[in-house]
Amino acid sequence: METLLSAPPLLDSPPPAREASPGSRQQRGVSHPRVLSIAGSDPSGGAGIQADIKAISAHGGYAMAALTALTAQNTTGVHSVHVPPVAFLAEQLEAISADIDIDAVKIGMLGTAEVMTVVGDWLARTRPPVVVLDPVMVATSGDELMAPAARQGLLRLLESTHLVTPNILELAVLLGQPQAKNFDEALGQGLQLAAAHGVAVLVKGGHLPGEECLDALVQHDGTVEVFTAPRVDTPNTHGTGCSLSAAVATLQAQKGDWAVSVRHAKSWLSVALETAHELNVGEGAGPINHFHALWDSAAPTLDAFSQQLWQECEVQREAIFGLDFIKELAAGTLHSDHFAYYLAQDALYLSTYSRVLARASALAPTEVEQKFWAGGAQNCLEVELALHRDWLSHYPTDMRQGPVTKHYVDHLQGVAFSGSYGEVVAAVLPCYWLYAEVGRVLHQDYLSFSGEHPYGTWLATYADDDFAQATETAVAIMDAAARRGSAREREGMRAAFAHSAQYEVDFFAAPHSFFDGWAAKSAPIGALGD
Ligand SMILES: Nc1ncnc2c1ncn2[C@@H]1O[C@H](COP(=O)(O)OP(=O)(O)O)[C@@H](O)[C@H]1O
Ligand SMILES: Cc1ncc(COP(=O)(O)O)c(N)n1
Repeated sequence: METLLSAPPLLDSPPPAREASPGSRQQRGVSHPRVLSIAGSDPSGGAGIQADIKAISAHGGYAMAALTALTAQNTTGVHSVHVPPVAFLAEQLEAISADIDIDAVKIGMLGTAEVMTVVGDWLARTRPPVVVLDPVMVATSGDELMAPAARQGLLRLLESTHLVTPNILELAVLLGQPQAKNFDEALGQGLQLAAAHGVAVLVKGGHLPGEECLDALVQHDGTVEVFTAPRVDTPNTHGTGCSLSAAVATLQAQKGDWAVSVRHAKSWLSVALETAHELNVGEGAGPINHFHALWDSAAPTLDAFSQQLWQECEVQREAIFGLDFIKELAAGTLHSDHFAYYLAQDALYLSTYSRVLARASALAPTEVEQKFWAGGAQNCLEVELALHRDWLSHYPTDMRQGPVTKHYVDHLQGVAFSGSYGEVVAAVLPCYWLYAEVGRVLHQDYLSFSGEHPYGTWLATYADDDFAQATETAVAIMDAAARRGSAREREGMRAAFAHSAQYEVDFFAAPHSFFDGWAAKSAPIGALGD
């Protein structure tokens, strides 16, 4: 009999990564995907198919469930497990796929090798466009939910899986290695598993100690994306793994991007953990609050607030790309005086912007966010300003503060002085977000530019991955602040964001306005005023 930790054979050469079948719904994206959970039942409702159905529904999916096993369990432990005849599972699966187009499958507790064979055969025949496998082995309570001998069956199932979501114990068992002692070791194991089986791996670090709960999405080609969330101080973690994987499967069918799906699911899970105590279920590890967004209908869900603000600043985004400054910068025809003016104003702006980021750091509710903003403030001074000064040494120019710069920094400082944390975050965000968008587009244009470009080295640094990542974090922080805040605070955030977005347009327009003569025009400062 195999023990849990004996070594599985690694494949000699990695199989090709699995792709969704052509023209599949995964590629098109469906708003209400039909998601099938193949898992065990938890009658206390926190884990297994019950958790999956809630997680799928909470994300707008149509949930279906085929039962592999029935457990008698509650929040304190698993009392017994009953596995119905596998022929009956095969019938359930057949009944569903004969009638219904399945957009995604989430697989949870399978229990025995026979169950795995039935599921593997069915997957090989039906080839659903999204398959997420949560390799359930042990419940939160410590009770075993998989026969040790079934591990080989699990490895074979990886052949039909797009994403596998092991916790650190499950990852070690799948590889036949000792359990990782820290996140770096777990990441190394995730890379091995992904490469050996040509599958994407979501390494979950929830069981490792630390203030942060780290997860990493590891692709079979070695690409890694790390996701982090503050550890919620709660005993109510029953069903976190089930719920996360079911949410990711649903989101993947909607969005067609694993990293986006994991980010959304993790952010949803954090609030479900934070509000789990409101449910008051059981004496042990209670369930998470799957429907927190539905039940608190006044609060925006996930990224709804940032998406709304992004749409609301469409006029400003279009205006930026229509400006002579941006068009000429992209084409390489921008006059060096205009470029120098922009650099000088940006340098002046950044030194105040850094102070406002430091204010966000001072107001931040968690150490992680405090560090994030402090890092941004430092980066502004050390990296960005140094870069500007270096460029400015080649383009001497007037270093006096221009009118747009003055209005923009006055606005930021006003919010920093009297605004809430959410308002300060919303005020500083357009500088990240619109700059990242401009950078992305200009960098793309630059890559297709043939010949010598006078601003080539500047544009080459424009689309910086770290900056794009920081922008995503800043957006997520704003969404979290919006969810926590009152409707009144969200109005303040919306106004702060809108003013800054308009000043971004004016800022890019300022060099031409300056050289064309301010006096000849009506003052081109923010249409919204400040
Ligand atoms: N206390 C917590 N606070 C925030 N996130 C958590 C907490 N515990 C677990 N998570 C997250 O829940 C998910 C499940 O992780 P984990 O507990 O490692 O797996 P499993 O539930 O399968 O044992 C991961 O995204 C992990 O980061
Ligand atoms: C039927 C069933 N499936 C899975 C789990 C694991 O869930 P968790 O590890 O999150 O408690 C469980 N306890 N019961």
